[in-house]
Amino acid sequence: MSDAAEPSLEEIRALVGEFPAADAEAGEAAAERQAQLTKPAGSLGRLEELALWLARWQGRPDPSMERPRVAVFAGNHGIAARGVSAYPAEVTAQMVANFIDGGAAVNQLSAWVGADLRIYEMALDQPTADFTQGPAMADDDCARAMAYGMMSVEEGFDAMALGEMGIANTTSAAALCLALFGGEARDWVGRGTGVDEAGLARKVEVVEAGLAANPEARDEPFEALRRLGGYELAAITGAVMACRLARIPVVLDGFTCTAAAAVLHRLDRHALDHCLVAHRSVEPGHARLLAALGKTPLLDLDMRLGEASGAVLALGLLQAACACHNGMKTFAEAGVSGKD
Ligand SMILES: Cc1cc2ncn([C@H]3O[C@H](COP(=O)(O)O)[C@@H](O)[C@H]3O)c2cc1C
Ligand SMILES: O=C(O)c1cccnc1
Repeated sequence: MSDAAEPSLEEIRALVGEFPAADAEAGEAAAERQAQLTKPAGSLGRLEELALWLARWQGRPDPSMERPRVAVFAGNHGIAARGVSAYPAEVTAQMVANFIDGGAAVNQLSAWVGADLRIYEMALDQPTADFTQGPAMADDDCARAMAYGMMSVEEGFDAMALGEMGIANTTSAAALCLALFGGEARDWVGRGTGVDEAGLARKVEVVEAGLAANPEARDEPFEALRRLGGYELAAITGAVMACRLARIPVVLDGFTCTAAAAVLHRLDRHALDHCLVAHRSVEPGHARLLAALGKTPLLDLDMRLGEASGAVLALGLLQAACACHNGMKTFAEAGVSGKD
């Protein structure tokens, strides 16, 4: 029997079967209010959808975005030694120090939306194993990383923006997507932090070698995560799960973060109904991944940073959606004539 404090991968996987549905009643009440607000029906476009989506997952007709949370998970990757990033592996820990010091993009964006930013550093001095040689993580290490991500989710906030920091993790995300959704390595690989042509070719080779060394990754989504993912990716998968269990709406960031969440979509195609994708990353695999998930991103700003930057921007849009939904007057309240 496993230690109660340390669930096994199987025990974590079983939680997917317990995912609650959204609160349809709260959604209907919100839709009823929205139909009465002083605007032509549908004229706020996706802001209207966002307000209803928040209402359904928060289980209240008047959705709130007063207390947004941002969680950035950081981990190191064995494959960083294979020349797949434009930057050295030590940048992961250096950027974590920068996050704590308030000097990164995600700090400025979080302050701008008034979000509570939390940084979760995951054994940065112990990178995952090089997945071209075998599994990136042992079963219990992957389970522990997922549980760590789950534990980052407490009650007391309105929505969760997720992101990552980990040099070489766009290669890990590409390998994960190849295992989950098929195709060719080159379909999922991009320039990440800005590798040149030779770097791009190395990324394709590393992804192909990763799948060759881990054929079992294609058999089961959690195996794909364990064999080709990383600690910060497993933590994101866990955080997405815990948010679903608590019915907390989630905003996913770019390619890497979406890839970590996609593991759950392969287990249950409704598993990410409580998630929206903030933006379309420049990383070319992201558009393909979004198509596979059936998700339309909110923004397309040519961003390719990671560290939850796009997700935090989208929190601002959720706040705007709530402000309109809760603050606007109805036609009756404002004395505005309705449709002829
Ligand atoms: C200074 C700096 C800040 C970052 N913030 C996020 N990333 C992003 O880049 C990394 C992934 O790209 P690749 O796979 O090419 O290494 C991740 O750490 C990601 O979050 C950064 C990268 C750098 C260099
Ligand atoms: O889209 C992403 O997640 C991304 C792209 C480049 C570098 N880091 C992350």
